[in-house]
Amino acid sequence: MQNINPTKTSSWNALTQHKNDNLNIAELFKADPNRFEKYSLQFEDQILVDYSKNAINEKTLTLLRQLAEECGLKSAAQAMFSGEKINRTEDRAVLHTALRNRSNTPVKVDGKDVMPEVNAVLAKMKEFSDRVISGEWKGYTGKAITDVINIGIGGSDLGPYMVTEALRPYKNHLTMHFVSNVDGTHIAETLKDLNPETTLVLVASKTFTTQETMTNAHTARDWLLNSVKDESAVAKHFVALSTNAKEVAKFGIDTANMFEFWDWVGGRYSLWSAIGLSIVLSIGFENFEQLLEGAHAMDKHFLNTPIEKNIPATLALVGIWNNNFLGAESEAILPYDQYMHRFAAYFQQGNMESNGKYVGRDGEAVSYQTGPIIWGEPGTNGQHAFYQLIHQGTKLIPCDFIAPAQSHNQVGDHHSKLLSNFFAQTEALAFGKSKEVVEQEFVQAGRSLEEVAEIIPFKVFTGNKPTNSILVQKITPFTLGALIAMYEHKIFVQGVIFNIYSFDQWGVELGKQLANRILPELENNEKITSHDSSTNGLINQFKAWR
Ligand SMILES: O=P(O)(O)OC[C@H]1O[C@@H](O)[C@H](O)[C@@H](O)[C@@H]1O
Repeated sequence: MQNINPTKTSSWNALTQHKNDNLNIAELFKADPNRFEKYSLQFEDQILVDYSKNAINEKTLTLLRQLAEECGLKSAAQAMFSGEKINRTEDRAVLHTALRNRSNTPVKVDGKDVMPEVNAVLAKMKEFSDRVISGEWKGYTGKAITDVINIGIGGSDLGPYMVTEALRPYKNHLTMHFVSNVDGTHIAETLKDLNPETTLVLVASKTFTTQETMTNAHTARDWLLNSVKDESAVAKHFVALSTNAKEVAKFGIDTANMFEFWDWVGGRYSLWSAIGLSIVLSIGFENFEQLLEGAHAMDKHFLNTPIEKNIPATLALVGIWNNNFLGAESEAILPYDQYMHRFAAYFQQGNMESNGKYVGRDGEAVSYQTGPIIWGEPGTNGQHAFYQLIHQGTKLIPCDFIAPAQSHNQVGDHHSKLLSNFFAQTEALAFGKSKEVVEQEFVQAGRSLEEVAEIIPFKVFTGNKPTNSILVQKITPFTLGALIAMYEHKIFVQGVIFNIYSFDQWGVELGKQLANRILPELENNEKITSHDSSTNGLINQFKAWR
């Protein structure tokens, strides 16, 4: 990938000037009755992306598209899809798109087509999951599996957990559990109510060396062996999802029970790989295939659609406008769908681990903002908690509102109520409430303006808060796959423009290194003096209190 400092492009300069036009969303709507038609896009008649409630006009979009071109977006996308080693600092290709390449066209890494291996692992996942779901796969004492625990963390947890929750309406009789935290409480609480004879454990770890995952996996193994007291039981109750066959064998899992993936799959992009086995076990292989189909359809859209109609690219560019020119520091993802309650957490890793970088592709510190802080919760809960600050705080927080038109649970008028909130919030954020309207409301309520003068300022909403509305016909495996891929590509586009390496994560290493140094210091009762005074003080107090 090229090394292009975005701030040195003519479009960046022009955008900096253009910022002084101080666009106002309400005024933009007043001036153009066709704004919605102009600034909304549809995907396969199933997803509507309305980005009209942003402070943008034709000039903004033209300049942003020019920026993408000047930063080499097209060739960067080609490079990723064709298996070039765009993850330079780890010398790896980035091919989560090959995992869902339903067209099965060859994708080469170092001259070798990866598709036969991808298809072979998918076939193995199908065969295994069919046997577990049907009850043909028996545990050590001959009983069918009732519960599945996925032990993993980060990308080996967040994706599978988010998707199995989002697709709960499609799930079968197996009960899924996800254990990630090394805090013993997580595994202890999970194992408490489970029967080892009917439990299957998936140890999900790309590297198979992650401290949290290996610790939890050993605890689960001890739990099984305490109950059945025969090492050979492990083969019936443990499988591994990993790239590291050597470590899997060392742990004692037969490599026949290993579902493989490859170093060109980033952890936070791995739910499409063997890491998705918990998804397959939860909703069946055909539904998992639909998830892959949806993502593949979005991949094709991203790769082949001109930038003017390209959904991930458009979301990325509008995001850059808010982040780099209007000064927003964070972005909220707000699903109006209870099943999608982990969607924001999933893209917190997806985005922040990808684009939370301060070194550019030239090895120098950048002089501009890179990835935003991502946060969010399901919508109406958020309304009664943190929306106050979005509406009336001093920070600019662009929000993505996501909602399905059809609910999986048609309970009374719940869905109309939910969606009325979804529509109302973006309207309120964009248009606000002026002083005049506040006064009018008081007058209509029979109050005199003198009497209420003091409280009027507190009731004014300035509006002009940017939002995207993403309306999905229904959350199905296909549309969910497309939505996830849409955000993945948005992150990719932003990383290209930020001129950073989006697919490494060196920033997580230092903490791990120091924890490994501290761990042996906690194993005795000696006073610690090897750190700064704060760290020494904390460790010593911990030792005194434990
Ligand atoms: O799958 P593994 O190797 O256990 O890694 C889990 C997570 O480990 C973290 O350290 C990485 O930052 C994540 O990207 C990764 O997903």
